[in-house]
Formats: sequence, structure tokens, C-alpha cells
Amino acid sequence: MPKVLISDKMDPKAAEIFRSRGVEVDEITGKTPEELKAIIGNYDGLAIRSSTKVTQEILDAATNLKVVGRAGIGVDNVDIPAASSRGVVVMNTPFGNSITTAEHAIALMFALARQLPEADASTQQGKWEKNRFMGVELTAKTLGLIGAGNIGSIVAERALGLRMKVVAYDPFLTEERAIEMGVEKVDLDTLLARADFITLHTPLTDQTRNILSKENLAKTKKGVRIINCARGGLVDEAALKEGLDSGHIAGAALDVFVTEPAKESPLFGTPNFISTPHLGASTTEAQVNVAIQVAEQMSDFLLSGGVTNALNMPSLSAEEAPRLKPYMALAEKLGSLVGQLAHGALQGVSIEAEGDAAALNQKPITGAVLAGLMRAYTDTVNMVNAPFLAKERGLDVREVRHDREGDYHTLLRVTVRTRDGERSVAGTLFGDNKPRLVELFGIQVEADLAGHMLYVVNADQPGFIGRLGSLLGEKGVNIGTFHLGRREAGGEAILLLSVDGEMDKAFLDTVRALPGVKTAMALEF
Ligand SMILES: NC(=O)c1ccc[n+]([C@@H]2O[C@H](COP(=O)([O-])OP(=O)(O)OC[C@H]3O[C@@H](n4cnc5c(N)ncnc54)[C@H](O)[C@@H]3O)[C@@H](O)[C@H]2O)c1
Ligand SMILES: O=C(O)CC[C@@H](O)C(=O)O
Repeated sequence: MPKVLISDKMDPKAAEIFRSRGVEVDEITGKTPEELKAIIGNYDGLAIRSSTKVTQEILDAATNLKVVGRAGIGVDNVDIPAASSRGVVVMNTPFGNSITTAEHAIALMFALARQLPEADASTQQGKWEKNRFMGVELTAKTLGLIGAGNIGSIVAERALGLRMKVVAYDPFLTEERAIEMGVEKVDLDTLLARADFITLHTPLTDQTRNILSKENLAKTKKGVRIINCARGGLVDEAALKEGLDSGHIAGAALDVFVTEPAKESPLFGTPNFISTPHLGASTTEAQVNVAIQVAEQMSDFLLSGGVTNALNMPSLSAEEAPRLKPYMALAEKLGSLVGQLAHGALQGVSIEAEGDAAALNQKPITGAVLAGLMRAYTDTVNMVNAPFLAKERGLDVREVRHDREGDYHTLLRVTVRTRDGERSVAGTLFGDNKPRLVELFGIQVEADLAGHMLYVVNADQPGFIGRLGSLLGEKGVNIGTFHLGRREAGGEAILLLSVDGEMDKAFLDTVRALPGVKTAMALEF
């Protein structure tokens, strides 16, 4: 039974779902990185929010870890490249808290417009300062949206409902989508010049860090109000403080800070500054949503291989997973075979799917081929990290689908390119979904690829099989299965034998010494 650790405070629904699906679960929150390192090796899955930092060090200690699930959106607390290179899938729940976070942005916009926190504090101090708190209406004001993804588009929809005009800056927003959203797509400078309110909804990346820098804040309209419920670091906090102090910025609300938890900040106590402690996603509804979603996604993955919302691997539904499973086994075996047999540095690999296989999601199949292929070079490779390793090594990976059916109802062909040329193997699934090799370097052959195998290329001559059989007998090597193929009578023939034990170099040398043998190699599956 797979075992999951929930290491951040999460709605109890998550643990309930894990247990009901047959996944063992421990809820241990508030651990230091050292304490987490000491226990993480016991778990197949780690469910987190934003407190647990999944660093390279934690991943190094996580010897059994297969999946990290983030109940929420931002994964800046997870070292994704380190997880990918260790073959750990990282998933998030991209939609579960979007409405809640958008509502928080709208709430902060109202709070800024009417100075609600200050008016509340003053009134409760018995001051009744009716003349001090003159607000502004939102109606007819321009909202500048930086980032028009899931949350940004919900904010836009709500703002339009409030009769605001919305301008959006998002380099990935198409004109069509902008029209559909009812917003005007503009460049950043235009947004800065026109917006009465600016709200940020982008991830923190090299391009978005300090997108509201001192220089950009200076381009804003006097009296602008700024809201950040996305990520700390999008706004230059020191420049924001200067802008508030000078009166150029009429108000700012931050839910997120460069350093969190933000226990102190020069912004604290600044008039017209509102802060909340990263509460964007903190509603009962959103927390139940993300807890249910993360537990379901992680259980699917651990129990049936289904992949949803993974950031480092293509999606694979729980329904698709069983259908793809035999293909992935075939793909990995073909990749492994061609990886063991190819000589010279790999330059490219092409994966062709024919017949039934052409209708399938090809990404997982490609991941499996690459994992098998690269196992010849590194034994830490799996389907998750294989595409990254392939990219790192500059391998040119191509996927080809042929709708036509050939001799087989379903076929996968893997062709690798090295400096020595191209070599290709192909396989199919037989009746009971068993992977079977059907073509090796252009020669028809039918073989299971399993266990220890002896691969021999020889000149097709009478008596050869007898000589080889006698040699194997002499050496005490027991044959399991025996497969033969040849290009043409008297030409080049290949033999694939499964044998019961490992073959050492001395044994292979004796095979190579048999008359007519061109190549003899031990293969492992
Ligand atoms: N405060 C919270 O508790 C809370 C809760 C949920 C999400 N978030 C954060 O909110 C942010 C938005 O989440 P989302 O679900 O809408 O993400 P999303 O991926 O759906 O949208 C992000 C948008 O940002 C755009 N973008 C990327 N680079 C950009 C750039 N350089 N300039 C302008 N736009 C750019 C993208 O094109 C995309 O449309 C994320 O950072 C997320 O982590 C915060
Ligand atoms: O888990 C949280 O409270 C923060 C969530 C939010 O920052 C997110 O990225 O989903």
C-alpha cells in the first residue's frame, strides 16, 4: 500500500480521501527541514501547501518518493528541476482556489477604495472621523490587469460586473481571448499610464520579478492603487513605500511579500497600505477544493498511474492509464533494446505509432521509450525525468503517427540515429497485451524481451545453431526461449535467446569465437 505524508496544514478531506482510496497517510505538520529529511524516505507521496520547502536536499533523502502534490497553485516552494531529475512527479491543483483568490483581490480593491481597515480601526477607537475617510468609486474606473490567466480572468469578469473598464497586459493573451473576456489588450506602459487600479496575477519568473519596479511605478497615474495577491517579488517593496509616502500612489494592498512570513516590513504602518498574510486562497471552499483535488490526483497516480496537472510530465487520465500500460511496457522494452544495441553517441530518436497505437496519447509512450533508451547510460532514469535528460543531452526526439494499419493491428517502431547511421526496432502487443518484438534492424523476428538475453548476429550457414547449442550446453547455460530471423537465405541472421543466468565476458568471447559470428552481446530487460 503506498504511503503519503501530508506535511502542511490541509483540510481533513485530503486524509479522508487517501484512506478511502487505499493509500496510507500520515499528517505530520510543522517539521523543520532536518526533521523532514529524517522521515521523508518512508513515503511514496508528499502532499504540501506553501510551508514545506521541497528542496534538492529533501529530494535527495526521499528515496521512495514518486509524487509531490501541491494543494494550491504556486510551486515556488518545490525545486522542480531537482524533482524531475530524480523522476518525481510534481502536481498542483490549478483551479481549486482561483475564484477565492480573485475574490480576495476584489475585496482588497474595495478596501483600498474606501480605506476600510483604517476607518474600522479609527471607529473602534471611538474617533468617528467621518471627514477623514473620503473614498473613490470603482464604477467607470480603469482596472489594469497584469496577468490574464485563471485568476486574472475571473478578476476581470468581476470588475466588468462592477462597471469598471479593464485593460490587460499579458504577452500570452491573444486578441481573440481578450475580446472574449471583454478586456482591452495593451502593452505594459499603456496599462501603467491608464490604470486607476492595478492588480497582479502572474507567476514570479525572471520576466515578472519587479514588474512594478521603481521605474515602472513612476510611469503610473498619480493616485493609482495597487493590489498584489499573486507572488511576493512582483512589486518592488521599497519603491512602493516611497510612492505611498510621496502620495503618488494612493494606496496599496499586498497579500504576498518578498520574504514570507513577513513579520516586519518598512511598509507596515504606512498610511493607505493594507496587508494580509498570504490569505488569497484561504476560504473553506477553496481549501476543501484543493485538498480533495490533490488527494484524488495523488491517489490516481500512486494506485493506477493516472497523471493530472503534473508540471513535469504529460497528463494521463486514470481511464487512459490501464490502456496505455502495456504500450508503455512495450515502449520501454523497445527503447531499452535499441539503447543497448546502438553504437556511438545518440543524436536522435523517432517513435512511430501505427494502427491502434496511433490513436493513443503519445507523450507517455515517448517518455517510456526514452526511459528505456537512456537506461543504458544511467539507471536513475524513469518516464518523468527521461524527456528532461534527453533534452539536456540535445537528443532530437520525434513522434510520428501512421493511421494506416500494417501487418499488425498495432505497432510501435523506435529508430535511433547515431553518427553510424539509423537503427530501428519494432514491436506489437499480442492477444493478452503482451509486448512482443517483431522487427530488429529490418529483420523479421518474434521475441519476448525479458530477463537475460543473448543477441547474436551471424552468417546464415548450416550447422551454426547446433554449434551454438552445444557451446551453451557445455558452459551450463540454460536456454529459456529461442528466436531466429534472417534477412535472406545465406545472408545475415540474428538469434535472440533468453537464458537463465547472467553471461560473463569470457562466455561471450567464446560465442564470438564461433565460426560465422559477427556480433554477440548480452542484453538485460
Ligand atoms: N495569494 C494567494 O494565496 C494565491 C492563490 C492562488 C494563486 N496565487 C498566485 O496567483 C498567480 C496567478 O495564478 P493563476 O492561476 O491565474 O495562474 P495562470 O497561470 O492561470 O495565469 C498566469 C498568467 O500570467 C501571465 N504571464 C506570464 N508571464 C507574464 C509576464 N511577463 N507579463 C504579464 N503576464 C504574464 C500568463 O500568460 C498567464 O496568463 C500565481 O502566481 C499563483 O501562484 C496566489
Ligand atoms: O496554500 C496557500 O494558502 C497559498 C496558496 C497560493 O499561494 C497558491 O499558489 O495556490
